[in-house]
Amino acid sequence: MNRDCPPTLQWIGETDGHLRLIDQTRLPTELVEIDCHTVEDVWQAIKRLSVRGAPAIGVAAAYGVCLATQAGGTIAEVRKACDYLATSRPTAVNLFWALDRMRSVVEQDPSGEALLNEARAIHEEDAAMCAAIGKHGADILVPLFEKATSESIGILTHCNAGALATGGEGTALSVIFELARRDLPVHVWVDETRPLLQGSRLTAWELTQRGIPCTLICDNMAATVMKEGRVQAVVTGADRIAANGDAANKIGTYGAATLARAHDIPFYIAAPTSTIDPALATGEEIPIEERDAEEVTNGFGSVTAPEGVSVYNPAFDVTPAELIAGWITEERAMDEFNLS
Ligand SMILES: CSC[C@H]1O[C@H](OP(=O)(O)O)[C@H](O)[C@@H]1O
Repeated sequence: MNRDCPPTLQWIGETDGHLRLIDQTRLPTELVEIDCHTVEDVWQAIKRLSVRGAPAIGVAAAYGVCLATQAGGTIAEVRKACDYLATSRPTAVNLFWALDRMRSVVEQDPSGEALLNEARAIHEEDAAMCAAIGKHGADILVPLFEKATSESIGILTHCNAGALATGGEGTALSVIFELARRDLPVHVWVDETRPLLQGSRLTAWELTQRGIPCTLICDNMAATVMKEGRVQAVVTGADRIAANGDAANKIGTYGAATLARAHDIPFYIAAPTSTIDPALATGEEIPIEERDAEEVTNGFGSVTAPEGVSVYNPAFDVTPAELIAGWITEERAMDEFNLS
């Protein structure tokens, strides 16, 4: 984000410190930071999406474990904090990956200092992964600019996979930011991403903060935008990638991938290796979070449906590997998914 924007999340102080994070439910109208002083505060912040995005959820949970060591927390209480934070949201594997790292530290050195060092390492590593993803992703998209027939290359994205979703500058948006740094004429088509509008509220905010050309569209406009030739690639984040490359991401991503295939547009997933879950053979096994009906009927205060209407609100969907042209991680970009 621009210079005067605070980091998505930051630990304030040392072992007696606390977690400070941007409350993403207040964006884009208000930039408000909240302080989490207890494990419960972090759990609530993850649950209500004050902090959200697979990597950011993992980093926040890691710092949340550090809060459990305060006030004389015993090893048992720290283990309990890990188990409790694991119940906040089910789909993003980064949450469980980060908590497993914290659990390993507890068994070796349950001191508050050791846990805070591990949480900080998780945070710093994620920032480095974001930067590497941006470079690998930009590298594979550069040919689009070399053969461009229009003045800019259109890239559609869904939900928010930017700095707000990570401990660094994002995954899908890190690719966009790197293209912009290389002075390549990129234009981003931003799916608003109902029902929680991470695209219109967060992605459009991040892009305009940086002065990157973008156009906000309703999710149901993506087909026409593609048909009109305005999109040359689709890049999204992911919340969990199974061993065969199937990727879970925000609800609507599977639709975007299907539309991309129908218009012969390459669809890419950008995610750190901490989002890969080798224990799951296919995307069929990825747990899909279902959220409250009110997010659909009264999202952000606007009543959008009659009282009592039945609602289905899956927060994620799974894009099968056969629809994915490439997977961009901090290690490399690959057009055939493999775990090695
Ligand atoms: C960089 S991962 C971002 C990923 O997380 C989002 O879900 P949510 O906003 O519910 O946390 C969405 O799936 C993004 O692609």
